[in-house]
Amino acid sequence: MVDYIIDQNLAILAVNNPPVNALSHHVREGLVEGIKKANANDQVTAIVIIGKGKIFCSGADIREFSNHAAIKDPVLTSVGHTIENSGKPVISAIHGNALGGGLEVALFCHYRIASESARVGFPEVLIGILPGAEGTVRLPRLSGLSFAMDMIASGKQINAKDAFKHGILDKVCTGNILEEAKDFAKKVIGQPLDSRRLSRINVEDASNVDAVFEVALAQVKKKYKGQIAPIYCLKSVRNSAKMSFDKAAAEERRLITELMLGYQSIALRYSFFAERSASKWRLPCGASVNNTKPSKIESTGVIGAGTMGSGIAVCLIRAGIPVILVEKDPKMLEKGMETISGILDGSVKLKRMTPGQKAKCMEILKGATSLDKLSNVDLVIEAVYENLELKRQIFAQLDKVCKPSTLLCSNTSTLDIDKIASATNRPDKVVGTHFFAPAFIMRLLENVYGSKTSPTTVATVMELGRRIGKVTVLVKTCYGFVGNRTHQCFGAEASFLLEEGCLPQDIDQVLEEFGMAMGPFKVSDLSGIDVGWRIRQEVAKAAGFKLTTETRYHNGERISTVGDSLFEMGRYGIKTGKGWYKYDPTNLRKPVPDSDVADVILDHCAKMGLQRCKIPPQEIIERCLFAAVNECFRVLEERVAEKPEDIDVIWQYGFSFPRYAGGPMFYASQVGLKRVYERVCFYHEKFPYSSHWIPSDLLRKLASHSVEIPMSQWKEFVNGSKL
Ligand SMILES: CC(C)(COP(=O)(O)OP(=O)(O)OC[C@H]1O[C@@H](n2cnc3c(N)ncnc32)[C@H](O)[C@@H]1OP(=O)(O)O)[C@@H](O)C(=O)NCCC(=O)NCCSC(=O)/C=C/CCCCCCCCCCCCC(=O)O
Repeated sequence: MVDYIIDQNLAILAVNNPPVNALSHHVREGLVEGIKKANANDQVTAIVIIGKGKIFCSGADIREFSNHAAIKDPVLTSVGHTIENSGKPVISAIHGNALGGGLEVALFCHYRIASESARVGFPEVLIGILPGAEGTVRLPRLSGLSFAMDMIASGKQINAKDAFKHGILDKVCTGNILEEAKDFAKKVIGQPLDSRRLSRINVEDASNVDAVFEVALAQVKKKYKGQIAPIYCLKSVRNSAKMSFDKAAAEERRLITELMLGYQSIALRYSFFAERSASKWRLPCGASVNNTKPSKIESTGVIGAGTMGSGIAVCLIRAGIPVILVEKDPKMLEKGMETISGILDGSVKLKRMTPGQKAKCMEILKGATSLDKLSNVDLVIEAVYENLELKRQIFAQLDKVCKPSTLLCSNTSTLDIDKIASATNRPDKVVGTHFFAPAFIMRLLENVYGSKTSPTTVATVMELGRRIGKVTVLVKTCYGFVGNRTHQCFGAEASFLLEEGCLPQDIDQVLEEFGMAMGPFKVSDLSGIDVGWRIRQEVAKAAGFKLTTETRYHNGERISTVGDSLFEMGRYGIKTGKGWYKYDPTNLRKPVPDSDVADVILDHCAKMGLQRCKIPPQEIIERCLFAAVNECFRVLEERVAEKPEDIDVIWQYGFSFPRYAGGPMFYASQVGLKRVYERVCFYHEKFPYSSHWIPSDLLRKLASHSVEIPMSQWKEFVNGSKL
């Protein structure tokens, strides 16, 4: 896994562990053997470490961490000591990325050069650990404390130019990296190495360490609320300035070991692989990412220039995909085009895009007021409001207007794709592409296949998701799909808690302390109480009943209408300055609890004859999360989601479930399925009028085992296959 090549007087050690040159056991062995062999060869005067393939090195092999006690020798630090102690200069030649342990390998070398396009970073914090092969002790010796703290605690990658500026690199190369490394090596042969060994030099700004630490700590606590690893990163860098090199390195090892065994790191490592597994889609017919080719998409149409349509158009044009935006009303169309331009202006302001790039995006955006203009596009995304009849009419018309190969996608957030597809003569080319609002910010794309959607159509929208930079998950059609169907149980319990004793701020606070970025009532104020009201009205209309603020049950199902009372008062959320909270017009980002809302809730309870009592935080968490978890198991049981990881990715990217808690399925696995099942049964008995508490059959089966069944095996229990 490390090729050893002699080139004139140089030994080239080329790491060859596709796809990303992770530092697996054989790579570590290969590096040690290579250095020893080169040192034993009198003809060799210098050593170059380089990566084969697209990158230098992605760092330690994360898969090995699940059993860290079994990590075989040589461990990364002893590989590094062999490199640093080499009597012949060792130069790392970086292209692509040098990440985590990969960058640490470079810091053990005496010199570091990199291609102009290379990026370096310590992303360990993103998997809940720290750079534990002396990265926290070595980097500050090159870059200074403040920069090292920021880089390590944020996990951000920097480009070669910045890395050079901060002393991490000795040279940025414009030519072939191997050739440049050979030239560089020849120049440093014979020069003293001690000053190049980072373990022998001091941290320059050590006397300032406490002040730097306090500033960084305050920032980290605010930015990464609830996360342990960023704080440990800072502490470890602080040690580098307060202790001898060896003592700081030993302390670093103690800290990484503690982090690695901790719940947050286990969840974050799970999340890393869950996210990657989501793109590996598979249909029940056997078609999969491995055996199905996507069709080419070179032009698209988006129907509806409202918030969703404009956001979706931004996603497409930003990726260089031409869009025709269709809106019947010319004024609305103009407004939509302005919204899009405004969103891109925001990106320019934030330096995420240059004015030239914005202009290019706008060039490939055209407006139209008739569907006829979509006759020639490869794919259409419909984003009109949530009404089945309207969507069926549009799809029937698109079927007539568009060329036969055009894929017809709906951005519906709840409706059955089969019912939309049956309005066309091409149900195989109809698919759901459910974007989350705001579409140009939220990274999730939930693609939804119907009973007749073809594998090629699925492959095409999965590839489209990748192209526009989304985390894309494939699910089967049903009401609300995976995201909204399971999240609805979470939201319903939050509303019931209002009727039983809580105020919005109590629930938000508990769930935010659990790790959600925002509690459900703050989210509701942001997305609009009127939006939720409209959806509930549509659902009631479709079910054939009239929903009013007096409604408590329908078909034996409990309903909470507190939010509808706020709607009737014109409290739509942030947009009206009042919702579940009130907002000072000069600071719309700060929700303030409102005694008027408390009065509305108390009145509602009095009118309905509901008794209120104090509800402990643990019950708030259980009610909201376990109701959702139970529904998630049903979704798995019905094969709406193919695997638990897909559900967790949807919750992380769609509903800001804390990555360091994994997702509802991972969370349930950590709580223990027996316990989850017991609590679901308990709440089912207590709340017989909420069908989301009827225990899932799959959950029951899995909980009945005397030993916990690992998540990877849950699927085997679907359809009674194991019991
Ligand atoms: C940017 C990437 C590298 C590439 O991105 P992309 O091109 O989009 O490709 P991906 O789809 O992401 O990845 C392709 C496949 O590769 C898999 N992959 C990627 N990186 C790794 C990895 N580091 N390990 C294992 N597998 C990896 C990925 O899953 C894909 O596979 P598949 O298709 O899903 O099958 C991007 O991938 C990326 O960002 N990767 C992560 C980079 C990262 O996080 N690096 C840091 C890793 S942690 C580290 O380096 C730590 C170093 C310190 C080691 C200390 C050891 C501690 C041991 C125990 C502690 C106690 C004892 C101490 C003993 C001692 O002294 O050591």
